[in-house]
Amino acid sequence: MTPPILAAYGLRLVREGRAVLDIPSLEVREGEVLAVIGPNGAGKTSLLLSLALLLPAEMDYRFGGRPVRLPQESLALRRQMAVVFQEPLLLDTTVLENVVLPQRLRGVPRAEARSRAEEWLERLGVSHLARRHAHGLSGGEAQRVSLARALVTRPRVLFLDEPFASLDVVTRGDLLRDLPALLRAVGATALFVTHDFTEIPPIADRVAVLSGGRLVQIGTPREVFTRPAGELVSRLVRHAADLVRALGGDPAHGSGAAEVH
Ligand SMILES: Nc1ncnc2c1ncn2[C@@H]1O[C@H](COP(=O)(O)OP(=O)(O)OP(=O)(O)O)[C@@H](O)[C@H]1O
Repeated sequence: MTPPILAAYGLRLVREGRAVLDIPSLEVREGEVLAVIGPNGAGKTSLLLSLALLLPAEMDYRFGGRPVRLPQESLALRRQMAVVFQEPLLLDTTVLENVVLPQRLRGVPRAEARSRAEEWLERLGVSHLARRHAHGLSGGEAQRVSLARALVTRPRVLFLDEPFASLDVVTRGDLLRDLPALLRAVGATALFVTHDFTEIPPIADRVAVLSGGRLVQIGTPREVFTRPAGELVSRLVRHAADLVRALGGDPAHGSGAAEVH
C-alpha cells in the first residue's frame, strides 16, 4: 500500500470557542487525489487550511512519514505545498510576475523562474496572457494562472478549495479534464475540496465525506457511491449519481490515476 505523504491524528480545531473539526485519523496517500465533500459548514475549508498549516489545529501531524513539530516547522513545510482557492487571489502585477514570484521566494534565479513560468503558462493554455495585468482576467483565465502559479513550485501536496466553483460549465469541464495529467506531471498529491459530487468521478482516487466536522466515510468513489455509510452520504450521492448517469458517465468511476486500496 502507498504510504501516506501527509497524516493527521487527533485533529481538533476550535474556532471562536466552538469545535469545528474532530477527526481521529486522516491519511493522504502519496500521489492520490483525495476529494473532500460535505454539506455547507461541514468543515471542508477548515480541514484544508488545517492540513495546509494555515490554521492552528491541534493534531499529531506527519509529512513524508516524519512527525512534524508545530508550529516551529510549519513555514519550511509550507514551501512544499501550494493552495488554490475558489477566488484566485492573484497579485496586483502581470500574469508572468505572478508565476515568477513564488519561485523567487524559494530562491530560484530570475532567468530560470521566468522560463519555468512561461512553460507552465503554456501548459495551462494561457501563455498569450503573460504580459496582461492579472486583475483584468476573466474568472477562468485567472484560475488557470492560479494553477500555473501553484504547480510551478512543484509542490508535493496541492490543496484546492472549490477551485472551479465559480467557473462556467465548459471551462470547469476543461480544467477537470486537464487536472489529473497536470498533477501527474509534477508528481503532486492533491486534496480537492468540493461540495459538488459531480466533480469527483473525473478526478478523485478517494473521497472523504465530512459532516459536522467529523469524517463520516472515506473510500474510493465506487465504495462511496455504491455503499454510502448512512443516510447523509446516501442523500449526498443520490442526486449527483443521477446527474452523472444522465450525462452518460459512471458515477463510481474515479480517475484511476493512482488506484489505491
Ligand atoms: N473565520 C471563522 N471563524 C469562526 N468560525 C468559522 C470561521 N470560518 C468558518 N467557521 C465555522 O467553521 C465551521 C466549518 O466551516 P467551513 O468553512 O470549514 O465549512 P465548509 O464545509 O468549507 O463550508 P462551505 O461548503 O459553506 O464552504 C462552520 O460552522 C463555520 O461557521
